[in-house]
Amino acid sequence: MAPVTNGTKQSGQPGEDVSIASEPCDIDAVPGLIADISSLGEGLSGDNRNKRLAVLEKARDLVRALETPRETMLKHVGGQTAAFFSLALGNDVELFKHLAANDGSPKSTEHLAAAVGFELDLLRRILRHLAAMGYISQTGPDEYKPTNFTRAMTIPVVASGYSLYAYSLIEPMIHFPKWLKINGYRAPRAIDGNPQMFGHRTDLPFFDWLDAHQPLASQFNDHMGGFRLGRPSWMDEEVFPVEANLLTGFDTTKTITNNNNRNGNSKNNDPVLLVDIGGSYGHDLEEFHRKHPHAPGRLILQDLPRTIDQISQLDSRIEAMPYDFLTPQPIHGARAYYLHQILHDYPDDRCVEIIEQVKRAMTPGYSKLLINEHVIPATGADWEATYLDLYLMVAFSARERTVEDWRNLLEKRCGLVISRFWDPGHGVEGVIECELPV
Ligand SMILES: C[S@@+](CC[C@H](N)C(=O)[O-])C[C@H]1O[C@@H](n2cnc3c(N)ncnc32)[C@H](O)[C@@H]1O
Repeated sequence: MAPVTNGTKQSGQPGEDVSIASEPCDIDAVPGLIADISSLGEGLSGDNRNKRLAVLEKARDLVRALETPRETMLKHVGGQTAAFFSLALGNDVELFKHLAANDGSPKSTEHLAAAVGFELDLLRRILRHLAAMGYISQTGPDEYKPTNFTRAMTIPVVASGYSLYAYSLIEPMIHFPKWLKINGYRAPRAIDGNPQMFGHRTDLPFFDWLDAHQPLASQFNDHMGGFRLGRPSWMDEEVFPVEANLLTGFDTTKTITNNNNRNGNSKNNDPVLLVDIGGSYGHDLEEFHRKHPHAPGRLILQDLPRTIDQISQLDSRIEAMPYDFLTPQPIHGARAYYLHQILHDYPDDRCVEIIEQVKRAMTPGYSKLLINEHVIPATGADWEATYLDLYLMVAFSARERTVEDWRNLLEKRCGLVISRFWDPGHGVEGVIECELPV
């Protein structure tokens, strides 16, 4: 039977009705969504994050309702993947810096091809697709200027995500179906032989593999900076009340035991307010000091020596200390120990080992453990948490956790008391405030 293109029924295989694939997914919802967007968007400004996100969610619903399954499929498998790799490639050769030069004035393809050392035909086809997807603006035949998005691609914390995913995470994800088939379609739970190791044909855990493939390790740290950009952070009043829950009760006379640190304050026993364990380049502590400049006490940044050694600039209030969180915690009796995006990189057994080291350093009734991570709700999970959950599964055999997962790990397995879940919603990481039982 010949396919009918204009009628109610179209055929793929003989006898198969594929008309659903070429009709909008939910045309009846469109007028209501347009009305919602128009009313929600009234008085919208860029700095009202929650309102902007509410409009964006409706706008995404609108696109999904208008698109046909065929269009959605082609966008996923072709349009977005080709754009994603074009953006990663462009970042490799600083294409977006050249495009944004001279205040983003229009540039010819020929000029850009010479600047990045590409064959003209190659770059022409890449730019054409990026323009077709709306990521750069075409100003004439073979002439382009950046959008605000591509201007932002000149900032390492934005651009590095493309290189990181393209060159370190996509390959394990591509081989994940094969891993699952071999392993009986069960989620990975062990670190050894996990999908990342399978995909990269390596025995190295993800962070070691990154380290052996520079600049990917640096790009990872940059991406950590980009991930948090523009989101409320744990020390904002709307997430965790720092004054009431951390500064109040800080004992400015309490001496602590200490080890050497990079700033040379060895044997400094002055009271410590906050220890950021696995704190990367120190962006959380720098933000904390910026937002709470009068907070008393020492701020200590801990990470592996290879990360601490890469820090080129650090606020002088922050003390950098090389430390492996699987070994005894050298700072005892701090007001708070802080773990941001650490536990979600590990299966429960390894998390227990990490937490045990913190527990031994905590003072009962005084020290807090602040875990800054997603708490996935039972319904309405945000895609920023769910995509990460799947990549964590592939890279580390790890996960984003629900309230139940956290209670199981922290209370049942580690014997901590969860004082409170501080959950800002909208897919933003919350704070799980824990103490030792007294
Ligand atoms: C996902 S990043 C999180 C970084 C930072 N807390 C943030 O949220 O931006 C994980 C960090 O843990 C560090 N790390 C990994 N293994 C570690 C270990 N055994 N001891 C200390 N830090 C470690 C990595 O170097 C990296 O900076």
